[in-house]
Amino acid sequence: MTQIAFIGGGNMARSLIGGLLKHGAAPGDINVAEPMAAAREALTRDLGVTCHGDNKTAAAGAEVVVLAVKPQVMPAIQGDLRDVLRAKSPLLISIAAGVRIDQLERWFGALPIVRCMPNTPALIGAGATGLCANAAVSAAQKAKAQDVLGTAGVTRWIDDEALMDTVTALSGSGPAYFFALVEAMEAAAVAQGLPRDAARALAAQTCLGAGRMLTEGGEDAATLRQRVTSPNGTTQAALESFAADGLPVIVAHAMGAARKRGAELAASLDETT
Ligand SMILES: NC(=O)C1=CN([C@@H]2O[C@H](COP(=O)(O)OP(=O)(O)OC[C@H]3O[C@@H](n4cnc5c(N)ncnc54)[C@H](OP(=O)(O)O)[C@@H]3O)[C@@H](O)[C@H]2O)C=CC1
Ligand SMILES: O=C(O)[C@@H]1CCC=N1
Repeated sequence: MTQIAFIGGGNMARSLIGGLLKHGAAPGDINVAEPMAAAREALTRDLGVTCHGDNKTAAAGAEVVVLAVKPQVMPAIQGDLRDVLRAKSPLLISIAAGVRIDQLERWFGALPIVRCMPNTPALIGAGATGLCANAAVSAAQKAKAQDVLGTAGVTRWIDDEALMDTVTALSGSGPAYFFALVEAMEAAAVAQGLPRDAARALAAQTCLGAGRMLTEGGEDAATLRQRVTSPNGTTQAALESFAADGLPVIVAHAMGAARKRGAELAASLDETT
């Protein structure tokens, strides 16, 4: 089995490792570098993976190295990893928002690199990941990256790297948009007098049901929306209110802000490295 190293053992690493283990990866094939002793102990206890306090030891011998640290931490780990990466030339997979392939090449060397953007539903195998490869990635390595991220859910290859910030704005940050909408729906129902626990249960199940119809039914969002909307009924009243308040514009602005932030994160790293 492929030896995989994760640099950074936080939320996303945990989600991705969980997916790999569920799909048959052996815990002994996964090494994780994590600076916090308590986090290392928790990862070993919960997932059975081997944890290390230093990045170099974790990455040594790995065929796939997943960079799962915050974008701002990325330049700081280059010194730890450069030599060990050069020696073995593994497939490097970055999940950091914003960070571009040319920056990764500058920090870590001319390696096969896949920049990808997963999301937190990876934790339950319902993730969505966009992936983008540099020219050094072979077909076999592409398949390997697909295997690693595919255990977390749906994957799509993106040819134009410039669109990865849009992927981040769509599916990377997207779970938070749905959580915010559910929060707002719950709050409105409670304001109308519904008990909190009933509001929470009905809102969450509505989100799940709508999501399953979108992913399992083969019909697009517009068709499904129309089917809920009886002429001159309650849904029409709500959707007209959304339109009057500019929902599509609000969403387009929010996704524009997320995309812009991804580019800013990368540009700020250019200034400091
Ligand atoms: N959260 C999300 O929804 C998504 C996040 N991402 C991307 O995933 C990456 C990780 O995010 P997330 O898991 O949420 O963040 P976390 O903060 O949970 O994880 C990052 C981990 O890296 C560790 N770390 C810090 N410094 C170093 C270092 N020098 N060497 C090794 N490890 C280090 C941190 O340890 P400590 O806590 O001790 O500092 C932490 O455990 C980010 O780049 C983010 O852009 C991508 C898609 C979705
Ligand atoms: O908010 C962030 O920057 C990260 C990237 C996508 C989701 N979370």
